[in-house]
Amino acid sequence: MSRTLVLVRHGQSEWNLKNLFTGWRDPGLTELGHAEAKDAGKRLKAAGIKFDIAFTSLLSRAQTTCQHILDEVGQPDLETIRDQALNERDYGELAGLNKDDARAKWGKEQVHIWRRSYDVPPPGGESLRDTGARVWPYYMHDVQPHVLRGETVLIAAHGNSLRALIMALEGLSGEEILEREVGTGIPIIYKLNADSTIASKEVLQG
Ligand SMILES: O=C(O)[C@H](O)COP(=O)(O)O
Repeated sequence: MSRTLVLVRHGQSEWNLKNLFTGWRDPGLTELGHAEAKDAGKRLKAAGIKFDIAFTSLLSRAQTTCQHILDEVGQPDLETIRDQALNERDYGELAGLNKDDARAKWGKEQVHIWRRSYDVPPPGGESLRDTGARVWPYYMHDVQPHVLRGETVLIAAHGNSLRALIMALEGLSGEEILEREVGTGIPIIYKLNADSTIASKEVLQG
């Protein structure tokens, strides 16, 4: 029984490069981002992974990353479900702003709280808790049944939607998840037990 869940954060986006808050805005990948996504696929191929189904968000940086991975593992036409529930955390009024400009306007500490606290949302946006409140039910209802059926499942998504998912999967506290950064294009492979607890976790670093 495979019961394998692979999480990959999209490769570097144009706005990651420009140091802009992104959230639900939809910039594409940079050249490096495309390369990171392809690399993730190559590493998964080298690890012998074949997927049964893929899930991604409605945002193009995650969708392109997903497609690069599927191309690299030789499954370009695999069934892929796209859902808004996997979108990045909504950054509200911060979306499109330069992170340094935001620090100059609101202060370093306030911006850090908006970026890395668990339950303080940025103006008009979502906290990590809010993001988890849509990611986790979606995972439980739409994704986990595939994994528990013994399938190998890919989720290509975003830094904060994946952090929210990892928090719930690993049973981390709000404080513990704040320490976790999810690297772009670095696959995290979980094997689950039949009772949905984690049997193993492997991070495919470059
Ligand atoms: O939405 C964004 O700007 C990034 O994907 C994540 O931003 P963060 O590092 O500020 O959480």
